[in-house]
Amino acid sequence: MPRTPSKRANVKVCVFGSGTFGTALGSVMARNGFTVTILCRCEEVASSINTQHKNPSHLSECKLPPLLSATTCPQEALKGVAFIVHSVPVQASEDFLKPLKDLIPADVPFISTSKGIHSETLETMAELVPRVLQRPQVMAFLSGPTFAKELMDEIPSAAVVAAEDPAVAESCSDLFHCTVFKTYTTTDVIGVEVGGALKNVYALAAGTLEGMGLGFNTAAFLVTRACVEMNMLALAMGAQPHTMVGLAGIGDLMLTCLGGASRNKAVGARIGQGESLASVLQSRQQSLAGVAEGVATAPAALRLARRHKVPVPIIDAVASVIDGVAGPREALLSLMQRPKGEDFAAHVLHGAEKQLVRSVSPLGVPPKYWAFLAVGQAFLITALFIWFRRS
Ligand SMILES: NC(=O)C1=CN([C@@H]2O[C@H](COP(=O)(O)OP(=O)(O)OC[C@H]3O[C@@H](n4cnc5c(N)ncnc54)[C@H](O)[C@@H]3O)[C@@H](O)[C@H]2O)C=CC1
Ligand SMILES: O=C(CO)COP(=O)(O)O
Repeated sequence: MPRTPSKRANVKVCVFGSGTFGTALGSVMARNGFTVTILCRCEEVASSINTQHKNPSHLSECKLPPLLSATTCPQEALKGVAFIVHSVPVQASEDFLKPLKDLIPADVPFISTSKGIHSETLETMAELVPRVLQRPQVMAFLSGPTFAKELMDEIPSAAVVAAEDPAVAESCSDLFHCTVFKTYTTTDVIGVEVGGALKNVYALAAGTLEGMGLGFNTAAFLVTRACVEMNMLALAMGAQPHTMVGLAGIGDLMLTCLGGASRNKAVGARIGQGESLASVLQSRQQSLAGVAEGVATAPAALRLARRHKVPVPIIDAVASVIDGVAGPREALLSLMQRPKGEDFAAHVLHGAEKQLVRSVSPLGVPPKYWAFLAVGQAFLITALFIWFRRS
């Protein structure tokens, strides 16, 4: 049930992470009328948000809404909280959450917005959070094509909120949904998480190709094949067949590989120009340029794909560049030298469509034929009934 604006102000949301995405999502929710507190690590950032309505470290040019405040005190941030929005990089989430373990209520929806796979445990956030908290946690996952700065600037955007319980997805979606940000819901937690994590790996590849000076043909080639590869791995991991053709799959893949503001693509571009990964990461850390989740996710995704026996040549190529096993040119050559084959993209999508139909009809009959099916069944039952009465 949608809340009225005055009731919304009584709903307190705590945002974990005062980085780019935490600041943007906090602003979206505060503009929507919710009372939002960002839990910061740095006193100076919290003080600036509270007094100047600006985050000096991230999106510093943007004025923040009045209902958005900040604190460095976890007890204060989590007191009376109705929702938690987590915008801390996946690799840093365990260290971030451990000290908060006893302050996070198990029944308060924890909305993860982090996109990646843990480099050692190969966990997504749906697995990492309950492990770190040492108990089950009500969770939801926000993902889709949403550059933080564009959300901040109220550029019309859309995303998906996934939760196992549709009612949780709906109530979490309500925090963000407004005339400039459309949120859709789904129960496909795995699909939404895997899509968000893998697109970062492909964005690294897209940036690398751009940095090498290659053209739009190559970019379109990459995105199309990435789409097939991502779909196969997601399906093997248990995703629903239609998720990868939605906002959290193709949508985010297109934005991050083709759009100009991706951090992952920016890292890839510098590698493509010949800079070493270590030097790129060091300079980005110094300038607070933000995390590129694809760097840690690529080798983890490769291990997951091997576990599920899914061939992932693009992820393999990216991981080999990250691990220093190959240079960008060698990695590209290895992809181009793969044996030519059938364009199986169509088969994958066709397979997905069949599964989708099966998932809504146990007889495998598309919905448009359900009326014929019903009439046929009625006819059969009547005929059986007459035959039974006569014999
Ligand atoms: N920026 C964007 O446009 C989008 C980001 N995301 C996802 O949101 C998550 C957070 O991303 P951003 O806010 O952009 O990152 P960021 O680098 O701008 O901010 C990270 C935040 O995490 C906090 N943090 C806590 N412990 C940390 C540690 N050990 N190392 C690094 N940071 C630590 C930082 O203080 C900071 O507040 C990532 O998983 C990213 O993929 C998702 C969609 C869009
Ligand atoms: O996830 C994002 C947009 O949906 C942001 O991508 P980057 O982390 O590559 O900037």
